[in-house]
Amino acid sequence: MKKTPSPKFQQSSQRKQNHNHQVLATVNDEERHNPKTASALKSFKNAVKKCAQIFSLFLLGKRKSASYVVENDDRKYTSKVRGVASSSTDLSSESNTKNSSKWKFSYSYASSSTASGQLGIGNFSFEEIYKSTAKFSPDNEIGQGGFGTVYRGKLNDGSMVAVKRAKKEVIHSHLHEFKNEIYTLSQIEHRNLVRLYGYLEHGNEKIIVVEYVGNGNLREHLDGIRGEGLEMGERLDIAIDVAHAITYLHMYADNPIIHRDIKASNILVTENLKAKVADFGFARLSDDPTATHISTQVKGTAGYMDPEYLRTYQLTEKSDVYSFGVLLVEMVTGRHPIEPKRPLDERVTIRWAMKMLKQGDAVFAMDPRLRRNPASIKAVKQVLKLALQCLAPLKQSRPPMKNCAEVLWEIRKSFRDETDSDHPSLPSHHSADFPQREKNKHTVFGIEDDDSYKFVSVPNHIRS
Ligand SMILES: Nc1ncnc2c1ncn2[C@@H]1O[C@H](COP(=O)(O)OP(=O)(O)OP(=O)(O)O)[C@@H](O)[C@H]1O
Repeated sequence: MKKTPSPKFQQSSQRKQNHNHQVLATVNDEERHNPKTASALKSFKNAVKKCAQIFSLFLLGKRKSASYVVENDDRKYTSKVRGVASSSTDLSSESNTKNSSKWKFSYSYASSSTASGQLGIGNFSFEEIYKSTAKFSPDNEIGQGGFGTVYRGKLNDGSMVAVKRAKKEVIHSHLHEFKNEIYTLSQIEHRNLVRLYGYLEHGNEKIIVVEYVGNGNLREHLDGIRGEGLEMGERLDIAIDVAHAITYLHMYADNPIIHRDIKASNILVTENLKAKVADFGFARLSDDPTATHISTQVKGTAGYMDPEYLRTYQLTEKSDVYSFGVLLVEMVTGRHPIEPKRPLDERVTIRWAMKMLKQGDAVFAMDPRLRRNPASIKAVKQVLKLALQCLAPLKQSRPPMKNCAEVLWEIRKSFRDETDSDHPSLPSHHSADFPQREKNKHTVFGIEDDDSYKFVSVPNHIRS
């Protein structure tokens, strides 16, 4: 069981009970997907149940007005119970006073009948974070982005976090909304979304603490600088994970969350090659969260941005669908959205790939790292067809994210069926486009020697 950082939080006993149920629900979900961990999870569940019982007894004796303080030092079990489902919150004050370097959110309940109270959803001290990154040591630097530098952090109990340290010039004119938004985002839990643990201010330092995902980002995998090269089946799994995550954001409560910056470097990869979407909602943090669409500033990354949004400055969920279309093309071609060193007609990857698709030459757009076989070639064509719909110039013509996920399920299903019938000896869950992957590692970047894969000849310029 992966360790996660510890919160100190205040909440009613009922809420705590609810969250213990939430823990169990999450565990059940994981258990379904990963039967190997079932017995470990069973013990975990028992431990959580026990904690809930002890906690209730504790509260009976410790009741203090309308809220309770829980100092929970057992970090192992806390990440899933820290969040408090509250659809309407108003962050009314911050506790980051001169004397305190700890972050804490306070809020009052929107439903007036309940006693308003204070709630801290998590608590890291600056000192703890500073120490966890070995004083922001360059050795712990794992990335650079628009917000600042990202560090790997190891907390006292050994659990890992990613620490995003803002550049000095990051100043938020709407600090209150910024914190409100961070609070909302910290409530969101989905297996394919990188969990946001909290936000910390200390002097000029602004720090966001998020779940650590340890196997690099999708772009690094596509570039071959991480892992062993992604198989077709693995790429389809990742595409589905991403589609699930975005669908969840778009359908989240009453207020859809638009990611605004879907791109391969924002898709983090776990050791088991599951995808987790990072930075959701971050791009809108400095905007007015009450607006129905955001029209003040264009945000996003060149090559992924919806042309309609660029024209109208009106952001909707369909802008994410467009970026997802770019990502799909990236995943099957292996190319970056913009490749300045290519011949002119190939520089914008989506334009080139769609031209190939329309000419019936989709196979030429296929990532040369992918092994060619009938199932993988068919899957590439189908993914490009879906991408074509996502990339429709007008947002009305783009499918909703949920439909994209469904289409991808179908593509994966037929890919698996076809590879299983080609290779009946393989287990059904095997992503079998690289059936002899270990044996043939050296051929990953080209066409297989095996005759059955030789029927497609790929021009040299595509393989380079
Ligand atoms: N939670 C995390 N766990 C592990 N690595 C991370 C995590 N978050 C970010 N990284 C790494 O740090 C890199 C930079 O992340 P960051 O989100 O700051 O920038 P970006 O999304 O790549 O770019 P930009 O902010 O300009 O859009 C990522 O590409 C990823 O490799």
